[in-house]
Amino acid sequence: MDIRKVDIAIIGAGSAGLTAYNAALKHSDNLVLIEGDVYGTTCARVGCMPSKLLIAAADSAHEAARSGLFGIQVGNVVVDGGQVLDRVRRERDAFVGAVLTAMETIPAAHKLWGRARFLAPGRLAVGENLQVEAERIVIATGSSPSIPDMFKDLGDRLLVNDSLFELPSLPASIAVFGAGPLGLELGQALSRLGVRVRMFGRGGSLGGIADEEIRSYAERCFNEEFYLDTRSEVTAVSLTDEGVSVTFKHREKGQVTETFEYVLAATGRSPNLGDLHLADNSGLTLDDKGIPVTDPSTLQCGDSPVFLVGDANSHAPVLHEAANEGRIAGGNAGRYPDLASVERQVPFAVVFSSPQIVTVGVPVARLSATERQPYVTGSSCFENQGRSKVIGKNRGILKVYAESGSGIFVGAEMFGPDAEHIGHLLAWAAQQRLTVPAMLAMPFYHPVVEEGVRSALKDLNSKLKKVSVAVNECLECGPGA
Ligand SMILES: Cc1cc2nc3c(=O)[nH]c(=O)nc-3n(C[C@H](O)[C@H](O)[C@H](O)COP(=O)(O)OP(=O)(O)OC[C@H]3O[C@@H](n4cnc5c(N)ncnc54)[C@H](O)[C@@H]3O)c2cc1C
Ligand SMILES: NC(=O)c1ccc[n+]([C@@H]2O[C@H](COP(=O)([O-])OP(=O)(O)OC[C@H]3O[C@@H](n4cnc5c(N)ncnc54)[C@H](O)[C@@H]3O)[C@@H](O)[C@H]2O)c1
Repeated sequence: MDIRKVDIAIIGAGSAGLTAYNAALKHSDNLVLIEGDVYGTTCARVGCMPSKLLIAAADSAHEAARSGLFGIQVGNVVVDGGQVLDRVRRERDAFVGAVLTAMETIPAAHKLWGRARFLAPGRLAVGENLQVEAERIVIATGSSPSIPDMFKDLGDRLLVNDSLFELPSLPASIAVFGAGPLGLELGQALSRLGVRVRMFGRGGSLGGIADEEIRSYAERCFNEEFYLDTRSEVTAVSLTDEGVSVTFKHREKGQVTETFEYVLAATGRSPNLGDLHLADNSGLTLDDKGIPVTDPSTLQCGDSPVFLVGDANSHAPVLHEAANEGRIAGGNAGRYPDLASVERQVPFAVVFSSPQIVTVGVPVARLSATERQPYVTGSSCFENQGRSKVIGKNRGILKVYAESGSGIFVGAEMFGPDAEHIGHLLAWAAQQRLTVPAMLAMPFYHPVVEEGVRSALKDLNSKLKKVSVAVNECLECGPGA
């Protein structure tokens, strides 16, 4: 058994591990980046990028199909499923290729290939023939799909995000389980590409939307395109000669059994910590889910020289947070025991459904009535919003939140047009701790969707000042603002 002694070992060469490596490299040249599978990152290979490529194709089909709204007839829209997936893979491979090229710039001495596990605090096995003794360790092992037991006999009729993009062509039908970001994005895209989709959710949750009014509005909108039940009752799922039969309580028809070519499990992801032998060998304190207790401002696990980042800690399983956490932890692993405590960015998530869903900052709608007292809510609806009507995307609701005394803007939830861009403006304003009057003093061009943000902020401002303003009849603004 070979033994390698290093200052820092980083487990996992995904987005979080790579930024941790770059940050740690500023402090030590005696470090290793350990990867147990293929290089390329989840984001580029099977996550953010291929999913957005599929959505881009779906949006294109949808725009062509709805062009009649503008008096433009394009005839029958034909989707070539093989070509759609070919483009997804081709472009995806280019993104992966860029990561692989970046990997080549990392010296061979810094790269180890093999699955890592703890043998003792500060000691790792990598594969079967190597031990690494590391003064400090960053765990950046990502997450994997959680598959409910009821799908265990479905064989290759069960898809997850990893396998979906490898299909030779689009399926005729698919039952999507889970109405989180993943299920919504992929399910709606498949539906817009002509696949018969039924989506089965659980417990009323939908794309992480906390506000009940926005959630039920969104559920109604999605149901205009495909069957979605966020409180589904599925009683049986079984493999048949034709595919997979699903027995469920249909909202209108009662109990029905339908057959689908595939099932897509979009039922959440679990941290990849199971292989690491944390409970027995790491000496770390674990929470009730087996995840090391971690300080979000330093990413340190307890008072140990171990740091936990990215999807592996479940804190904020999105790309920019994985990269942020890698940076914080890599730097701290480098300067241990002198840790830097970093104020985290404002929470921010986008679901690339259509309309998109955005959540920013304090999840006020998730708070209890008592906890909610210090906050004030303003809202606007996009159905009569000028620019949204012009482009035929006048669906959606925005809610904005502020602290009642200070008037500081603390967050928002939106289901509506251009939400990915509006979400950024709102996230930046929340992180800057701008007050609502300061936000209203910013320029708003006309006619733009952002005028809908101004309407919500005006509503919020009037509630902060406890005066009533007819925000939708604002005569100072342009028509439809
Ligand atoms: C379908 C889908 C769409 C998504 N879309 C978006 C999006 O639009 N926007 C967004 O912000 N986020 C999105 N995400 C989430 C985003 O992809 C993740 O938050 C991010 O990729 C996590 O990065 P990571 O470094 O933590 O994990 P990963 O990139 O998964 O890296 C973990 C690495 O650790 C390795 N590893 C695991 N265990 C071991 C071990 N024992 N030894 C050695 N190596 C090990 C793995 O092989 C892997 O390479 C999406 C996710 C999915 C699944
Ligand atoms: N745009 C984005 O940022 C984006 C897009 C896709 C995925 N992601 C990330 O990928 C990860 C996985 O996404 P996700 O949507 O799978 O996770 P999720 O945990 O957000 O949602 C999973 C949903 O599945 C439901 N569910 C669980 N078991 C079920 C069952 N048996 N039947 C029906 N529903 C069931 C849950 O109640 C939940 O609503 C998340 O961390 C997410 O942040 C992000």
